[in-house]
Amino acid sequence: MSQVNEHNAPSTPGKLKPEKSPYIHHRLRIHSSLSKLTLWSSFFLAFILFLFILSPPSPSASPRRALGDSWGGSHWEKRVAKSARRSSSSSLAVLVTGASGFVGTHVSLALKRRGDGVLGLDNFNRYYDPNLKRARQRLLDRAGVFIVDGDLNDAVLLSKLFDVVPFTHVMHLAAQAGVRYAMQNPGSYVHSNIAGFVNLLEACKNANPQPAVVWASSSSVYGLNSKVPFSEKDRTDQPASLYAASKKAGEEIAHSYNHIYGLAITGLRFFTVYGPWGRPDMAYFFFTKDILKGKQITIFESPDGGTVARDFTYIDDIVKGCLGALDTSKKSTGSGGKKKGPAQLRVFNLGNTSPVPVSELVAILEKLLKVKAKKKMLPMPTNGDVKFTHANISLAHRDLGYRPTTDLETGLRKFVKWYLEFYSKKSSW
Ligand SMILES: O=C(O)[C@H]1O[C@H](OP(=O)(O)OP(=O)(O)OC[C@H]2O[C@@H](n3ccc(=O)[nH]c3=O)[C@H](O)[C@@H]2O)[C@H](O)[C@@H](O)[C@H]1O
Repeated sequence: MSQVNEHNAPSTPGKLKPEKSPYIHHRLRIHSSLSKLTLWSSFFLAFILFLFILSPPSPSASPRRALGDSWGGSHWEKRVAKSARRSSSSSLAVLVTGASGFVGTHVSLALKRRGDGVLGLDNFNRYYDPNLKRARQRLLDRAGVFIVDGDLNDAVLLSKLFDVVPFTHVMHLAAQAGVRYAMQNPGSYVHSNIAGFVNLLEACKNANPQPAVVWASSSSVYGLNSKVPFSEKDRTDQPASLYAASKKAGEEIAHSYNHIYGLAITGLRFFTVYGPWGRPDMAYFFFTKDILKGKQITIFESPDGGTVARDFTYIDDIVKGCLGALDTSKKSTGSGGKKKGPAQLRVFNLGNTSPVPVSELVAILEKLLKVKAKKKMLPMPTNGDVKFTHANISLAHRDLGYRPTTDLETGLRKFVKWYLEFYSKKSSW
């Protein structure tokens, strides 16, 4: 009986073909399978490439990273370390998340100006014009602040940053902002304001030394609270939007990281911040744009016909509040993920204490722009907006030395001046 070894074993019993060399036969089969595999792989790769080219950009994707931008390497580490280098041992070394954002840019510049080391982190997402973010990045670059292009949810990147720099503080300003947009893209609020925040706090609690954390909460946490002015002691369990709910969740998450790991954390409830280099999704910004274009603007009225008002707060006042919070932060008490004792946990209102009706905001813009607005009054939609905000700032005044000094007209004048320069043809940005 002929012996059947593993090379000439038939795939179907009884169909042995001993006349061909089994070795050659096997090689031919492998060769043909490989050719087929290569052909199908090429088709598959071409198909993926085709889909990639056709797919619309994700609102949260960075345009540069999509082209293969990466971090790491000795040159990159040197840039990171240089940017975060402080001028003296008493200065701070601060990681500013959301550094190419509106508040992030101003806070980074102010810290750098006084000699603190500053490293920025930003994912340059497309929620609003990325060109404005890149222009802010150039401004910071000239001041010696490097912004790492990366996402809060990238745990490996965050851990690397803490390896390269022993940050004393984290100023966490990266967030999915906007009250009304939350109905269009709820997932982005969960991604940035909840998952991203947890990921950042994980990196902070693992760091050795642990930094003190100051982060941006929001006036929107007061939600349907009707007691005015809003005090930190008032209820914040009735958010009117997912944005507000995500910021309130952040405050609770902060509590748990403080409690478990000894992280010193300060939340700042910002009240409708405005000013030069501002956010194009905010009303004062797009009203300016539309008034200049002769386009109609919509002014919301409360459903009962009353005015809708905001405690508009000028960016320079907010920056002073942020620096005050950083400077009065105590050290975190834990290290390497272990709590050693109770740590500081604070929440402050940063507002202007002077609510202004939206119709008055428009009147000031008309005066400054010297253009009459085409106005349409509409009842305020029930998609997250609240009727009124008004901050009680006595706690921030007492503990941070916070005292806002800019009234709406003065602040808007500075904004309009910047806007006209920035968007003029002569602008070098
Ligand atoms: O304090 C905050 O924590 C939040 O402030 C900001 O939210 P808001 O106070 O809602 O600012 P913003 O949209 O500029 O609307 C201003 C006013 O214009 C009214 N408004 C708006 C749009 C419109 O078309 N018409 C109109 O009347 C509107 O009804 C409102 O009365 C930030 O965007 C948010 O990210 C968060 O930081």
